[in-house]
Amino acid sequence: MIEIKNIEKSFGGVKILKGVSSVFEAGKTNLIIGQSGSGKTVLLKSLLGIHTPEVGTISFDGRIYSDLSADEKREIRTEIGMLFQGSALFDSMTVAENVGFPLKMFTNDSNSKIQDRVDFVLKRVNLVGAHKKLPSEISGGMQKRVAIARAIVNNPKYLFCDEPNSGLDPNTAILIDNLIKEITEEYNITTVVNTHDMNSVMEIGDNILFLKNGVKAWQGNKEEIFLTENEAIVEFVYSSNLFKKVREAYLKG
Ligand SMILES: Nc1ncnc2c1ncn2[C@@H]1O[C@H](COP(=O)(O)OP(=O)(O)OP(=O)(O)O)[C@@H](O)[C@H]1O
Repeated sequence: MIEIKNIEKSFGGVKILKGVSSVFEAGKTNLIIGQSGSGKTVLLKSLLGIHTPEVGTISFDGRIYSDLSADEKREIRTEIGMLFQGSALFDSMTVAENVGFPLKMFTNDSNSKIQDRVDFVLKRVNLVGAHKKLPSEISGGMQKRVAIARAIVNNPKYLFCDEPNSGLDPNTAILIDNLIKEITEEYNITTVVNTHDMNSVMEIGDNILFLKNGVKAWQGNKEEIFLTENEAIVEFVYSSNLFKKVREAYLKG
């Protein structure tokens, strides 16, 4: 579980996050949504330790990040898996080398242990037989699976995903969303997903934090988002025609 309390973050005197508090639970797919510029990426980067909030605390299963020693902070970073926007695979490495990379870099595991773990995670993301391919030889959806395999290869407690569906067709996007949700539940990971995608909201939104101008404007799950009268969320939801129609149909029963 990750708990953020009253997070404030500014750049050049401009406050971007204005006292955001929330809880991201283990085994749940926690989404951060909001319009462009609302502060989603700044919040995700704060969770990753890339930005340091001026005010507020971030606790990883009770461990308040700003109170930890450098070694303890490093320990938390080893417990994080990151799925980058656009997959960010190394072009010159095979699928297996990409997936094994974090273990090679950050552990003393033997080659055969790394190989076993790579086999296991590639099987888990349904990519058996792709080990020797280069990223350029596989589809965008497969690349995303490789990136997911790499993000979970070190058995993370926390998984952060930045726009996991960007550049994918709607069918592939749903498969990737569901894979993230399944893995989150299976391994009891605290997953935080930054997304614009209203399909993701409907598909995997266990817990949705809606940011507006750096403030938490609403929080709830994918059923509650249809029922809420909260003006900010209704306005946001109604900016998507598809979602508007789904919401209206849902409310009519
Ligand atoms: N390093 C930085 N220095 C200065 N301003 C920044 C920095 N990072 C973000 N900002 C500003 O903070 C605001 C929120 O940016 P952020 O990237 O978090 O938005 P977002 O909700 O993720 O948007 P998008 O959906 O377009 O990615 C923007 O006005 C942005 O210009």
